[in-house]
Amino acid sequence: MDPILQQETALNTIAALSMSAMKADNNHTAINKHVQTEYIKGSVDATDYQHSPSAIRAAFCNMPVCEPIEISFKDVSYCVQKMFSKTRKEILHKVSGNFPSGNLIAIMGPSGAGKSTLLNALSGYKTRGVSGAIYVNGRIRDLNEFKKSTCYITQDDRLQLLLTVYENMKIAADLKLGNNVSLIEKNSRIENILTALGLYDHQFTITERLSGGQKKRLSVALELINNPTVLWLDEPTTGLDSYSCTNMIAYLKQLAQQGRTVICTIHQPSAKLFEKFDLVYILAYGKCLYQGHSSKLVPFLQSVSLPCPKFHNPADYAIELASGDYGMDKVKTLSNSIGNGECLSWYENPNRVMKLEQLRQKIPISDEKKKSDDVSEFHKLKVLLRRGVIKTKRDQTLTHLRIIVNVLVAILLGLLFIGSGTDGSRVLANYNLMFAILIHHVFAAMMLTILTFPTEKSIILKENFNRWYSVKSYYISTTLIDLPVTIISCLLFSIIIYIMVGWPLEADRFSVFFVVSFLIVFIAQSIGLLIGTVCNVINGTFLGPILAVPAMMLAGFGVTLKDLPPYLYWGSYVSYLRYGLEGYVGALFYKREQLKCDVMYCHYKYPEKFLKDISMEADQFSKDIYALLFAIVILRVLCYYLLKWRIVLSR
Ligand SMILES: Nc1ncnc2c1ncn2[C@@H]1O[C@H](COP(=O)(O)OP(=O)(O)OP(=O)(O)O)[C@@H](O)[C@H]1O
Repeated sequence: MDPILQQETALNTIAALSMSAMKADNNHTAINKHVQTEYIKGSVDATDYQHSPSAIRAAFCNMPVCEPIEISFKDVSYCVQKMFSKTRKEILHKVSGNFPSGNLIAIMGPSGAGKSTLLNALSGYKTRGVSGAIYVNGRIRDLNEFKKSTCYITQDDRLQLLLTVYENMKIAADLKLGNNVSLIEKNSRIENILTALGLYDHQFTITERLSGGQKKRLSVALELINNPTVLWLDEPTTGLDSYSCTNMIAYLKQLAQQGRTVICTIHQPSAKLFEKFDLVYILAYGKCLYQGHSSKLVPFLQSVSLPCPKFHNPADYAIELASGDYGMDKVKTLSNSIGNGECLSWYENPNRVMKLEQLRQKIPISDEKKKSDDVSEFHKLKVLLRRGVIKTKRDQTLTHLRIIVNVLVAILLGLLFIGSGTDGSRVLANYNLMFAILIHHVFAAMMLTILTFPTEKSIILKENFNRWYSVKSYYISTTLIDLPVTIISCLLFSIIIYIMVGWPLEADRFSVFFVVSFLIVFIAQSIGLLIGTVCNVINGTFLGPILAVPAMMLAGFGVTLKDLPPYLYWGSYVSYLRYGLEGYVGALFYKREQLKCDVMYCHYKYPEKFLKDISMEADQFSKDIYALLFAIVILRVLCYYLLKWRIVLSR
């Protein structure tokens, strides 16, 4: 027989044997056999083979036992304001339900059914527009308190891509656990979690280079570090192959079996995945169509005279019914039969589902509120600065490219204007150069921020919701962390251009030139941050340059200050570029001696005459610097409040 064919037959035999073993064995053994099969087939990375349920169990055995949290909700609705209309759209229609602790719960339904909306409403990720009652252990949810025990894992992986897996875990541990937990304990938790989730052998891999499934696992791993009791996961299996999906659900199941409440949205699970869920909550058109154990879905459908066809995946059939494939009347029948989530008869043990009063009695308030948030914001700031330093060192765009671009542009401009700094016939050319420098500083700094900040913003939304840090700590760290690179790139630019153009080698003049350049860069970054906070990348890329144009025109370039129409003169005081240009002119032309003139006539041989012609008071540079500093303070404070407002608005 052909050796390749022979090998394939052997592998198929092993696969077939393992598949039959899976049917016979219990769930855990089945998963292990399945993993073995995949491993033999070679479709799995050898290092991934180690995630067995026992590894998952071991990972959390040394963590404090979770306080069980049961979530119930009644008549929950979610409304949004329609765009360009005063009417509101109801997305969830008074749904009820009960999510007991120690269960792996799937919120299922066709696309647009409202799964993510329900997950967001129950987790507190969205609060505006949510109505109805949400209970935690029988008491009305106190969101701040509740968030201490929960974590939310978004559908898209919002990770720090420039950090290694271990660095990401260490930063998460330092932010969430602070100094209350020893380094040994933190490292032990990290090691256990990474081993359990099959990431141990990838711990020194840069996150950017991980596969989709590994990134998803890392998203989960980061949130497990402080041992949350409730996990909310928005589509944790989307984009994963069947092997990774099985693994992901197996991890989640193990986490649930240790007493956690694990709730995830899922599109259309395979029959094998579907049976792993302890509780299934099916939604369609914002209404509940089924709530109960996965094994009881078929009897439920039978009971409402909608029997699942033989050899049909019940999950698929339920989704087909929910999508309205068999008629909208069926959707209504299902929703009415389950009381829009009020009926608990299809739970595995309906009698064990506790009433709100029973829950309140079982879990007293004092026990419930024992998790305290005692990591100081100062400590978090230090950790964020550490993270910022690592990122800055590795960031090819914000650090390396920025410095290189500054050096190259300085050389290019220097070559264009070489030796013109002392030439009486090239004073106007010097003025143009100053303007070119300003434009370079503004666009380079502003556009980089506009293009990169929106991605960072989505990470902040997740990390801030999961209580990693406050907006204030993040904001201070991001402001401080950028300073060294800004100073280095600006200093290199200033030195190169100053020497090449041949401006007077006097410390005072160079210092003012550099300080003005630095302040302009800082202002441009702040404007970029402001635009990036409010807009997405497309709108920001459009708005940024457009908003810079009036500032240029009102700075006294093109139209000199004395030619500005009186009704627009106020604009020159608002334009930060005016202060920049005035600062440059002052630094480079104020009290200069007569310039050399190698041609017959040099109109601006005496720089004072030039200053008079452009109506600039060149002895004002201290005022210019104060004006620029004032603009920075205003913009930075505004940015901070806008960022806070944006976060509140997104909830
Ligand atoms: N802010 C909003 N404004 C208008 N409509 C919205 C808004 N948010 C959600 N919707 C609508 O609500 C419905 C439910 O959205 P949701 O994202 O919860 O669906 P889903 O079941 O998670 O879908 P998918 O599986 O495709 O992610 C969709 O029709 C969506 O268009």
